[in-house]
Amino acid sequence: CRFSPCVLVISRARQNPFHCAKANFRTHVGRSAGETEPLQQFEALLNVTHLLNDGGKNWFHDMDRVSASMVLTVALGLHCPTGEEPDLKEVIACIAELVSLCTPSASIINVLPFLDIIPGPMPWRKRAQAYRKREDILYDRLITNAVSGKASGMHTWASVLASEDKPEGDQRRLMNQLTTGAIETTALSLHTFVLACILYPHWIPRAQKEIDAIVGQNRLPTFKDRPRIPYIEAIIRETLRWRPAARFGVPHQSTVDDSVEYHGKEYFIPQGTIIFAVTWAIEHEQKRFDDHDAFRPERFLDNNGNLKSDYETSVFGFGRRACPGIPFAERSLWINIAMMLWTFNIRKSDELDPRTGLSFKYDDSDASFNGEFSSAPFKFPAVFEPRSVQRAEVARQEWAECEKNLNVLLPQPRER
Ligand code: HEM
Repeated sequence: CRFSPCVLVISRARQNPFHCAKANFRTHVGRSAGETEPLQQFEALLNVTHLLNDGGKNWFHDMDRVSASMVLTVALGLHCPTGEEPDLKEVIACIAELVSLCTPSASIINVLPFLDIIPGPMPWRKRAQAYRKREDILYDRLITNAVSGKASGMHTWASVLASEDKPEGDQRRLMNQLTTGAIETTALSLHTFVLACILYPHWIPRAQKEIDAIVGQNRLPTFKDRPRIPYIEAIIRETLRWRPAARFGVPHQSTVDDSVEYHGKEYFIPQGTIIFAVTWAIEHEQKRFDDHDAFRPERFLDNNGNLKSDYETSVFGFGRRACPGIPFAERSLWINIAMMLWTFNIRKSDELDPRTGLSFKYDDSDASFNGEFSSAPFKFPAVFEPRSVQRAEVARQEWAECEKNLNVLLPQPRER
């Protein structure tokens, strides 16, 4: 993306300079996803502790923190225990600017990309260039810290890529694209999950019963429980389907002339066509999803409570550009959802809406989601009430134990 987000779309069809580095990253994330489980578990437990400490008053921020810290720790050795860390704030600010830049209505250039032939300091060009500069400065510093061990001395994705003898620019852009793609999508999926708990609570008792049957009351869920609780997989699928993170999908461009057949008619797609596979339409097709607008995890389970195997999701994109972070993303959602449902009853808050002075009105219509590019619920209040005093105590004790071993998970910065 040299000048505007739309150029990003067009340049994708050309020889992709990052393709090689990305292919390696895909292999690496796929192979090493299991290795990140202890860190993801640790972050999810810290999230539960934060929620216990204030009953969920800052829950929206807590989901942002846990999503960002999981990714930044594994990618760059940057653990963010409070969510107030200056580097984290800059990462989040850059993501917000990128999302805003990519929004179709952000600039005329996003709708009429050919206008980019106009030379000179056009407003869209200046904004995109300023964004690129800010981002490069940030990621240069974070990657240098990760590779030199000035951040946590753990084995990070950044250090793996740096050892692969790829041009530095590729590595920097890849880490940047990766963290940007990972943080926003994970956080908004957790926000969406909480909205579903509040608006469609009928499935929660069954989910909690299935978790309790495997986990019991004396410990929190761990990844070892994952194969035995298919209901949580169904919740993840439904969260991503119900309100997909990228509701229009991410545009692709055809590299050759092609034709497709649809409903008995043949359609010609010339080379260079920008194609949106609209995730929302695919995941809300009435023929496939009965009562498609309701949140019903059980739609993904068969009569024996096992996960159906005939579902192909579109929420992570398609083809060779499909999301390479699926194994990591699913683990992040799994452990956070499992731990929250084990510990809390999540319910509506009686807080007044500061905009109206009336009780907060919960809503899952388009008006409650922001963004045309990503689809994130606007902030709303929620109460996280421990299911019992004993469960709260178990969570606190587990965190106290976990904190003692912090140095194993996050080794101190190496001496230089
Ligand atoms: C719920 C979580 C996530 C969702 C819904 C999601 C969704 C997507 C989608 C729709 C795309 C575009 C695919 C396409 O162009 O067809 C994408 C791309 C990408 N995602 Fe994810 N993602 C998630 C989490 C992650 C995580 C955790 C990582 C990294 C660990 C990640 C890294 C990336 C990268 C690097 C790309 C660009 C791939 C390319 O252009 O070749 N994502 N993701």
